Amino acid sequence: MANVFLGIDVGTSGTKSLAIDAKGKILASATATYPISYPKPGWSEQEPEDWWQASKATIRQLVKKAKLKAADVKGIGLSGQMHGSVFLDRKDMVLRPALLWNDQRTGEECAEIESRAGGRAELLRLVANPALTGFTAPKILWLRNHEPKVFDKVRKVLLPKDYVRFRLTGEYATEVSDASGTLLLDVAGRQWSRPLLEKLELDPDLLPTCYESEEISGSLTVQVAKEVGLAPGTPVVGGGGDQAAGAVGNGIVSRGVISATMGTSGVVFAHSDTVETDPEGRLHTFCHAVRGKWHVMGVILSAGGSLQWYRNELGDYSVSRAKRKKVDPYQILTAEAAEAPPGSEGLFFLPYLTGERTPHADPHARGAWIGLTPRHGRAHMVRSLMEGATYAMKDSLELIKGLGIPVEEIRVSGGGARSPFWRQLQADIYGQPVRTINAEEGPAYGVALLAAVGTGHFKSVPEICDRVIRTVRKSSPKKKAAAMYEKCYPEFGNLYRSLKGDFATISTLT
Ligand SMILES: Nc1ncnc2c1ncn2[C@@H]1O[C@H](COP(=O)(O)OP(=O)(O)O)[C@@H](O)[C@H]1O
Ligand SMILES: O=C(CO)[C@@H](O)[C@H](O)COP(=O)(O)O
Repeated sequence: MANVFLGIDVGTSGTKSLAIDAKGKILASATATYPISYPKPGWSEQEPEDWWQASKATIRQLVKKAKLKAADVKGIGLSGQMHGSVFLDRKDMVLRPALLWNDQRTGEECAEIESRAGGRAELLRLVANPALTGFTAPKILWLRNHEPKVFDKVRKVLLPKDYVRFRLTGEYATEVSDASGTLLLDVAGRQWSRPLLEKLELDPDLLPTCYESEEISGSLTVQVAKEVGLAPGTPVVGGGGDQAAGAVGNGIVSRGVISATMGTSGVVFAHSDTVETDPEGRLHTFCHAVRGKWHVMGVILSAGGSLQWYRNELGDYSVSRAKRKKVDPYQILTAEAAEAPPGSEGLFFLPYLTGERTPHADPHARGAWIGLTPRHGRAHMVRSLMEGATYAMKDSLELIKGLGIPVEEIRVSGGGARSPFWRQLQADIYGQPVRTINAEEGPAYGVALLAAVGTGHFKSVPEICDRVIRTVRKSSPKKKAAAMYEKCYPEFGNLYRSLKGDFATISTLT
């Protein structure tokens, strides 16, 4: 009988699931997409039911594509977009659409949390992180402040992947890496922070049981097993928030190996053996999905998302060219970008289309091109946009180095790493070689590996990563381009500082 492990990643644009064998080989993968709604400026919501339907659909597809026998599947791991809030009533019904990680409505609640906690320093001491609009605790307070009748009915608050777990297993459970992003976890102690819950007057029973990422958190119910074609009782391990899970999938499980993921958001992620905090709270300090380990990360809200916006809103010409040539529009866009020189002849782009987390924690920040002249054309605009997104990633890399964490190897992943041009750009801007790895599936792959460990098929997460993950391609900085970027990078930071006040004013004008 074969040993197969499933990984399910409940992402923002869709759910990606895969099946691997005990050697880490991908047997099949499947995706199902769903919409996101923006009911008001700064709001961002999804329907938990969509995640559930997509998860079931992808499991069924895996069973079909890989011709899985129910008994072959030894474990399931769950990953997902972090920080989202699913509010359940006493009958386990979803009370309203979930508020997502990129929702910016909770500015006042962040201030309330800081004040109730006894100040920013005390909050950092309790939960290792400052209050940021995307995190879960401010969302719970927002519901209490703005929709009190709904809040009164809430009996459980679950994160996106943990809602899917609840539907799979009937258990209210989470794990330490995703729980870290709620702002309610004592990150150092790897348990819910009773003192903070008290200060916020939140009932601890609202929260699910918190496991280590590799621990078994429940098993498939008879009814669900029948619906998806798996065996009842199949274990479901804790899994991980998509960043920690993706880090496992990239083999970021020891000090010195860093990942830079250019997806819709951009994330720079470093493993740490101890709890390391940025005194100014610009980096997140969360539990890793590796037992007894932590991580720090910087999150750029619209990294690849900026290029996606360009493609959708300004890229008609390039999209039509792509159609004629029957290629991916991103290939045409990156080829256009390559026609402009490094530094885009003095044109800069600030990629803050949806505000920014690291390093500015500024929900009012906006996107901008600065430095336009008649010399600049389409190529400069798209190149400067990609440069801006990459400078923003470098901000996080510099903060990580500033904590004394060595950056010996950078592994790039996410949609942006599919492009050789963007990989080279990253190497030139970071001033260090970047590498890709053999497994491109990130979070879903990471949690399938966690399932293999949690069900006893491997001793530890580092052991399985060591067995199955290899670096495959390397891009090294080109001297001339890297020198140009070294000159441009400080100006990127100056531009935000000059415009910060104006962004705040602009946000009152819409
Ligand atoms: N071939 C490509 N070349 C350059 N950038 C790409 C390419 N494909 C995708 N991208 C970038 O990656 C982003 C999507 O990243 P991905 O990791 O696939 O999605 P998500 O983060 O939403 O799960 C796109 O918005 C785009 O910026
Ligand atoms: O907020 C964070 C991490 O802190 C984001 O990384 C979300 O978790 C993004 O989800 P996807 O865009 O990868 O679906």
